Amino acid sequence: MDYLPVILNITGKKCLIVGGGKVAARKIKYFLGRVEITVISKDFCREIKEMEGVKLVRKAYESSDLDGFDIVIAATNDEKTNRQIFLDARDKNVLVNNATSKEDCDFLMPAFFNYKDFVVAISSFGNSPKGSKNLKEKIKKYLEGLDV
Ligand SMILES: C[C@@]1(CC(=O)O)c2cc3[nH]c(cc4nc(cc5[nH]c(cc(n2)[C@H]1CCC(=O)O)[C@@](C)(CC(=O)O)[C@@H]5CCC(=O)O)C(CC(=O)O)=C4CCC(=O)O)c(CCC(=O)O)c3CC(=O)O
Ligand SMILES: NC(=O)C1=CN([C@@H]2O[C@H](COP(=O)(O)OP(=O)(O)OC[C@H]3O[C@@H](n4cnc5c(N)ncnc54)[C@H](O)[C@@H]3O)[C@@H](O)[C@H]2O)C=CC1
Repeated sequence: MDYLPVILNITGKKCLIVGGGKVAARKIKYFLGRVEITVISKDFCREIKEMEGVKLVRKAYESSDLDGFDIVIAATNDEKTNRQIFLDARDKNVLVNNATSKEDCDFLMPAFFNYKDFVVAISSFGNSPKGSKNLKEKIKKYLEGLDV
């Protein structure tokens, strides 16, 4: 894998999330209120059911579900389904992130937070997501302690 850190312009993009559990919920929140979001899943956790402005479609994933989308996040707990979503996305030129395989991603989600007019984003290039989260917390604390 070879990655370059960039900032993605999501304005006007149509975003599909497949999966309805807690990982899907976290990823949905990154897009919420900013772009059009559809979530396809066999079921949805309460947090997702309570979200406003998200279109929920209760079904098992199939390839044609990707038609018309620009970005897809594969966040089911079934690695085979997530792999299929990755392959379909490559086929249809849809940008893809697979939450269960760092190899199957056009882009990775960093651990990030906003600080003043900046965003601070940490990535391990997929090697240690938990490490990214921990480092984010440390940097956040450090910045909170700065008197600027
Ligand atoms: C490649 C990537 C793709 C992507 O998802 O974008 C990916 C992949 C995988 N994550 C896995 C596990 C966990 N991920 C987290 C947490 C986060 N994961 C995030 C990003 C990324 N995760 C991308 C690379 C980021 C980088 O470069 O560092 C964060 C930073 C951002 C976000 O997603 O929100 C978010 C912190 C949010 C915050 O800021 O708080 C936790 C901890 C937790 O949930 O608390 C665990 C449990 C780990 C444990 O317990 O040890 C597994 C194994 C799954 C399995 O075993 O089935 C895979 C699959 C694989 O490694 O191939
Ligand atoms: N990348 C990341 O940040 C992280 C990834 N993970 C991994 O992400 C996966 C998902 O985690 P959770 O949300 O906790 O799982 P979960 O079990 O809570 O939810 C999985 C969801 O996928 C849906 N689903 C399963 N097969 C489907 C199909 N064929 N079509 C449509 N929907 C389908 C289920 O109905 C359910 O809503 C796990 O495999 C976990 O290991 C876990 C932690 C962090």
